[in-house]
Amino acid sequence: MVKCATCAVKNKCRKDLKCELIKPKYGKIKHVVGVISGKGGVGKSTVTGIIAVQLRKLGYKVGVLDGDITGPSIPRFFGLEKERTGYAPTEVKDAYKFVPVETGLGIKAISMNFMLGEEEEPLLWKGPVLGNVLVQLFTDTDWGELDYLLIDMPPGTGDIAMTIMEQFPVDYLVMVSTPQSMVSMIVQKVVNMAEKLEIPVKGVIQNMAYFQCQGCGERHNVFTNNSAQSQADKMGLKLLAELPINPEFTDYLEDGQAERFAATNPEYDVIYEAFKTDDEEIYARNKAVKKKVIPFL
Ligand SMILES: Nc1ncnc2c1ncn2[C@@H]1O[C@H](COP(=O)(O)OP(=O)(O)OP(=O)(O)O)[C@@H](O)[C@H]1O
Repeated sequence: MVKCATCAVKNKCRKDLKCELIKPKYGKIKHVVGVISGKGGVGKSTVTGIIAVQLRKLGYKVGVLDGDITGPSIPRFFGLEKERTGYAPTEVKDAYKFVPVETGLGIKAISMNFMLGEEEEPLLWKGPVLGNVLVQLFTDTDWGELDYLLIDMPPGTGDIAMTIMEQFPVDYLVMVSTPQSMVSMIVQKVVNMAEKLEIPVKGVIQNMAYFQCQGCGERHNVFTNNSAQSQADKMGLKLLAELPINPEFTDYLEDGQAERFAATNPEYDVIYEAFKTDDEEIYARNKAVKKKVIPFL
């Protein structure tokens, strides 16, 4: 179905152009999953990394596209901040493809920070340019064969999130939140946006939902005494997992060992369980909807 109602260029519609979602030029991707939050700092990039690790543990071939172009965190999660993207020739003269950086577990990652001289260098680009760059990172990377490509999306409902939701072949979104009604309200905006753009939402992961005391062993809520389940119910989303706030995680992250920590810490088995069964229902629905949009102009 052509999403003309929400198309950014509907007034300049060019009937001669075929409306369709973008595709990777090099390689095959079975499923594209967007990981998104409404608000910044709730742990979306961290959760993207943890999902990637758990999908890898399930035996899938996994890639991660760091879609948070101006605030990329994926290289740090995987301890790859010193790595740089390679370039390989293509069949077309003078055209090159990006070679993703591989993590310890063999996850293929691509991020704008792999292309900068220094990781602190800011990108002084505006929305449309950022959107084009993101499209190019997706289409021009040599992904090989992937079962899942996770996109770490920028927070909120701005330009880049719109570009991803309208033009990328996203199978479904995973919401990341913290159990606070202030955050849930903003996440709800993203849920409503997804609904308008006809993208299914698999459910919500409540990050930093509790703290497990190492002294008494008890689990304490961090933000609220309302359960993560009741917050998820309010948003009308399936609760996929609750994750603890864990200071040890930050230590591992700062040592470049977050991937290993996420792979070996039983706290993250809940994510493994949540992604164990494939989302046949969602994929079947997407096939039926046959999404199409105006290509990026
Ligand atoms: N469950 C957790 N336990 C401990 N620290 C965490 C947890 N989740 C996230 N953090 C830390 O919180 C900080 C913010 O996390 P992260 O970068 O994943 O957030 P984000 O939602 O992607 O932020 P933004 O969208 O604003 O870039 C990071 O330093 C991360 O290490």
